[in-house]
Amino acid sequence: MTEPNVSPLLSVDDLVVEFHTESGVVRAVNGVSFAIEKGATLALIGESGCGKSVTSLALLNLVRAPGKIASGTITYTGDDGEARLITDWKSSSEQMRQFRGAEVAMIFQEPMTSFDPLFTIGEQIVEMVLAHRPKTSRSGARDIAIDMLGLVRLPQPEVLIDRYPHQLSGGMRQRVMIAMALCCGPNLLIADEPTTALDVTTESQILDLLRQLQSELGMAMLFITHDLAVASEVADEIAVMYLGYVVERGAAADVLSSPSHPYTRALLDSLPNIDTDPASRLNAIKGMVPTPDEMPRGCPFHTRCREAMPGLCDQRLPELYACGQGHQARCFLVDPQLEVLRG
Ligand SMILES: Nc1ncnc2c1ncn2[C@@H]1O[C@H](COP(=O)(O)OP(=O)(O)OP(=O)(O)O)[C@@H](O)[C@H]1O
Repeated sequence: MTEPNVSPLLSVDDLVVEFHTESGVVRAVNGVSFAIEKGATLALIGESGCGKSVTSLALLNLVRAPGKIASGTITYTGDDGEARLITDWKSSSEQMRQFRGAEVAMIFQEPMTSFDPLFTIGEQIVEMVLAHRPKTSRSGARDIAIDMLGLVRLPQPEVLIDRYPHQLSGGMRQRVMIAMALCCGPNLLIADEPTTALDVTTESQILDLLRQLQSELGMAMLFITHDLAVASEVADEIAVMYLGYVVERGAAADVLSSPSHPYTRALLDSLPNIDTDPASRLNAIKGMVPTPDEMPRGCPFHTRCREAMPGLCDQRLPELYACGQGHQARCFLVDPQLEVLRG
C-alpha cells in the first residue's frame, strides 16, 4: 500500500530576499529552500548576519522596506489540507493578519520589546485573543489568558495576570510571551533566539517547556539559533545558513553526527566542551561573516574555510549535494565529481 501524500505544513522554495540600499541591492537570503513537517521542529542555525531572522520574517510577510521578497514561494498547508501561497498575499491584508497568530505565531529573544509597558500582561493577552476571536467576550478572553498562563507553568496565573511586564523576571516574561503566542492555537511557532538573553538554567527550563508544549499541542516549530548545542536539544531537522545560503541540511542526528560542510564542522568545533581545559581557548571560526554586499565569489564560506581548494572554491558556487538520506551539503568536498573538478 502506498503512503498517502501528506504535504508539509510549510514549504519554502528558492526564497530570495533583497534589501535596496544606497550602495546597491543586497541579497540577505539567497535561494533558500526547506520544509517543516506538521508537529516537527526545524532549527535554522548560523552566526549573526547569516539571514536567519530575515528568513523568518519573510515567512510572515513582515520584511519591511528597503527589504522585500524578490522571488521564491512560501506555501502553507493548514488543518483543512488546502495549500495557501503566502507569497501571493499582501503584508497588510486581512488574511495575512489572521494568518499571523492564528496559524503561525512568533516569539523573540527579548520579550520586553514585544510588550507594551503601560498594560498588564493580562490586558495584552486579552487583546490578542479578541483580535483573532472577535466573538469571544472580554471575560471569556480573560479566562483563556489565565488558562494560557497556567499552560506555560506560571504559578498563580489568576494573580500574575494583573502584573505589568517589568514586574516579572526574564524567564517569566519569556513564558508569558509563549502564552501570548500560543493563545490562538497556531500550527507553527517561530522562535527567534528565544533563550539567548536568559541564564543557562532558565534557558534549559524554557527549552523543556517548549518541548512539552509541542508534544501536548502537536504544533511545529521553526527554532532559530546561533547555538548548535541548543539546536541539538530541540530539533528534528537542521538547516545551517551562511551568508543567506543554506549550506547543509538534514535530520538533526545526521547533521550533528556526520557534519558534511566545513562550516557546520567549524560551528561544532567551536562549542565549549565539558572536558575542555578551562584555560584553553575555544576553536573560534577565523574571521567574521562578511556582509552580503561583500559576498565572496565562489563558495560564500571559502574565505574562512580551512579546507578551501584554491581555483575551485573561490571560483564556483557549489550546489547542495546529497551526502546521505535526506542529508545535503553545499560543498565541493561532497560533490561526486570532485576528482574530475580537481583535474
Ligand atoms: N534593514 C536592513 N537594511 C539592509 N540590510 C539588512 C536589513 N536588515 C537585514 N539586512 C541584511 O540582512 C543580513 C541578514 O540579517 P539577519 O538579521 O537575518 O541575520 P541573522 O542571521 O538573523 O543574525 P542575528 O542573529 O544577528 O539577527 C544582514 O547581514 C544585513 O546585511
